[in-house]
Amino acid sequence: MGSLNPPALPAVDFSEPNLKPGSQGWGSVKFQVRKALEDYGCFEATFNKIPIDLRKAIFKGLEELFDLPLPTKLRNISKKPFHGYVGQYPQVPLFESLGIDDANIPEKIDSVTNLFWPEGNPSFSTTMQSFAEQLSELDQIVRRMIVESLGLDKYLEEHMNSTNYLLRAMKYKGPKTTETEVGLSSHTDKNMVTILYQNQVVGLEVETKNGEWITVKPSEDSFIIMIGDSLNAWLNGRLHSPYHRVMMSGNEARYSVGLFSVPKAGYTIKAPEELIDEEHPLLFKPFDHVEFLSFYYSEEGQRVQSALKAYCGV
Ligand SMILES: O=C(O)CCC(=O)C(=O)O
Ligand SMILES: [Fe+2]
Repeated sequence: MGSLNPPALPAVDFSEPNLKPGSQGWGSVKFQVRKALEDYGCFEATFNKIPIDLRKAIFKGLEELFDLPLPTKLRNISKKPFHGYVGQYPQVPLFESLGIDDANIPEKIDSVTNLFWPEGNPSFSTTMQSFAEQLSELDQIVRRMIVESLGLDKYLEEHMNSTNYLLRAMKYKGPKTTETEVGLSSHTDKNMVTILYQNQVVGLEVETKNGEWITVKPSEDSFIIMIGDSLNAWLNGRLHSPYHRVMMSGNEARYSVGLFSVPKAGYTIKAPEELIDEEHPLLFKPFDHVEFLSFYYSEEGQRVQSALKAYCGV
């Protein structure tokens, strides 16, 4: 028998103006973050720092970006899989995506903008810069709360310095049929933490530990925060990294944009000894994220159920 209420993600409110480490509000939000990430690996964060004008500019920018001719979009090439232009895949024909590496560095956003619009597009560039800046603040708040709540304060600096930011824009065309179609296949993220923001078209689904799919319906003010495999491994499995997918129906396009904190090349992801004991034996051998990604995109990596377990599971 199904439950009466459709399952929903936990919601955590980050809009308190004085949300500072050590304050009472901080302690209570930290507790909710930890609980949500243990149980679901994901939650909806309310964070009212994105003014309406910025919100509108983001979606206008995403439309302009994906409306560019394909050869222009293909100028965005990255050495790392899934960081440049991705699209025109027969398995996921509705999906297209464009990434900007090191999105916390304004010049990087400028240089990718200039690739697409050689005559410049300052409105696009400044919109994406301020969006990345606001969201990287949220990423750092959440990661600090996680580190503190697991008693790993002595690793805080190392952990915060272990990542870069990838900003990635996604478009999913409406399938324009009565059927629901796969926009993006089920997967776990491979990075540390993902923050997603989307227009009003629903489509993201997150799987619970019981195998139920939650349809995510964020408000205009909310972001979806999700744990990736790298953080799951670093924390020796203490937090869950959920499977999720995008399912599309109807005519309207879904636009989303994600800020992904991604381990730097050369940084070894190795669980702190404080998280390993008899009750919690080591789950994953130390690994490098770039090498893990190469495995994930190999034939074997695509075939196995969990690339993380197959790659470095103990
Ligand atoms: O579009 C979305 O909301 C989800 C995208 C996603 O799962 C991903 O890029 O890894
Ligand atoms: Fe994802």
